[in-house]
Amino acid sequence: MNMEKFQESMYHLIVQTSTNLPKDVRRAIKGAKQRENAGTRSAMSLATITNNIKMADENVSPICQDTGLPTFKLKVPVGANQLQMKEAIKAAIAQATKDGKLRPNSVDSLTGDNSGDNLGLGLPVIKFEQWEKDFIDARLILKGGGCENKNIQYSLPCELEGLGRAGRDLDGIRKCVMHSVYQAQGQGCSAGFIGVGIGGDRSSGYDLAKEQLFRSVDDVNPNEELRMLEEYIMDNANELGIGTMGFGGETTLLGCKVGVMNRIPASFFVSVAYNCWAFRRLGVQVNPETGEIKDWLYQEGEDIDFADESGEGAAVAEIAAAAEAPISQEAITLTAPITEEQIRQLKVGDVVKITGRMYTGRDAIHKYLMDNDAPVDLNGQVIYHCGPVMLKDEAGNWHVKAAGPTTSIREEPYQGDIMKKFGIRAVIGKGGMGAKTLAALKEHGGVYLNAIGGAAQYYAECVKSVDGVDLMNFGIPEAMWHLQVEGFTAVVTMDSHGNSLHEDVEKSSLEKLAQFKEPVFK
Ligand SMILES: O=C(O)C[C@H](O)C(=O)O
Ligand code: SF4
Repeated sequence: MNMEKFQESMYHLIVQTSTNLPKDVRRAIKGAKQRENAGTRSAMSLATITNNIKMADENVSPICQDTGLPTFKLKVPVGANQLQMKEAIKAAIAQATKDGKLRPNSVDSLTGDNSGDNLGLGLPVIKFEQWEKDFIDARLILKGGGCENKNIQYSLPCELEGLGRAGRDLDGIRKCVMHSVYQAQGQGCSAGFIGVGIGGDRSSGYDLAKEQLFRSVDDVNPNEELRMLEEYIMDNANELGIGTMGFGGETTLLGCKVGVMNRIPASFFVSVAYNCWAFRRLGVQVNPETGEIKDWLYQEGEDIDFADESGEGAAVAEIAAAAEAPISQEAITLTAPITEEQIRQLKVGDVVKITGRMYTGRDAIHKYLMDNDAPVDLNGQVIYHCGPVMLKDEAGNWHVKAAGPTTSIREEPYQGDIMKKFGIRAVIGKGGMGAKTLAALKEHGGVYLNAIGGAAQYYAECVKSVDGVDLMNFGIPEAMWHLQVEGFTAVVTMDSHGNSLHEDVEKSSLEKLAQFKEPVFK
């Protein structure tokens, strides 16, 4: 095989997967948008999401800044050289990283060092299978960390919150799958897609679940029982009312695919792989002689570019509508340093627009700030839970290529203490935070702002300049970037008066979950 061409083909596959959402996924998102009532927070989020998908197309830039853990699945004719293909894929990954199409995401688990090129022990994941056909089928999924953290595995029988006993039968499986959607809340950037694996052991069960994510969103399960289960879940999971980003709403789930394998008598696992709306998986058929792409997978049907429905103006107008404010009413502008009085005036549902300075800070920074001084004065400042994709130009200046929020709940052990210690007034992230942070917001006078997860192009455009960076030793995603932003829009979802939209949605969705307690499949 022409390995140079094959490498080029793999590079195309990587770039397209990161920047161009497949058509089957677009159709599902379009459907969700049509179901959502205008003026709701979910409709607003979906407008931002579709706008972001369009921007990623146009900019050929990552849909979401978390370009995930690249996982390749290849089916190859007998005799194709897998060792050479592996090397070509690695080279293509390194090149795509250098070009800003992938975030450097490969971190040494012991030292925390970022390899900078997405290579390293065990990464990328590449799985080969041989087959009798005369072409190569190469598929790639870029599954981000926030949704990966919401995967869940059940060992039957078990007791489930809201649903009671889940036994070793189809109805027990049904309960586990319903529960998996509930427990994810908005944190995996709902509305999501789930792959379910029934049976196997802990590792093959998860593999089977992830395998389901390679099925087309609109296929029909050939197994009648599983088809019924998939249909049931799609019909009922949306009743949970978690909605886009956990803001409440009509669509919580965009796809559900279930696979089954045998198990051993003592084990009965139900494994669920949760994927965010930014469901980045594509595939190509490659000619094994020339190494060239013959065809793209998942791309049947009409183009859906959302061009007719989203523009920046539309999304912002809908944000205002979502907050039940008259469209003409301006969102509240915040510029750091922010005073306690300004914060105390904000309440859940308010829309704010930030202009001026904000600092990124995520996992490594929060841990660091617990025991160290901050590299900058954070009094009255805004912290953005974000690990951006950054590129340096020839003059040595940094540019933001993608910059959406990360899941805030990981900072729950630190957030309140850090806000008080440094006088931070606002944190921006997604998915919400817990009781400890809520109490600290009240005591100290702070606010939690929810940005739209995955909308990395939309937010990158709000960043007007990168004015500096600290703690680069933590690597690009984890460093503290000094950003100058304009019109950065987010919704207050936790205020300084003890109110939390996340707490409310969690409570109401648990009540709704309990309505699915009675047996359905006998
Ligand atoms: O790492 C990130 O940037 C985000 C992550 O995928 C998340 O959803 O929290
Ligand atoms: S930020 Fe959201 S959209 Fe992006 S990878 Fe994480 S879960 Fe997916």
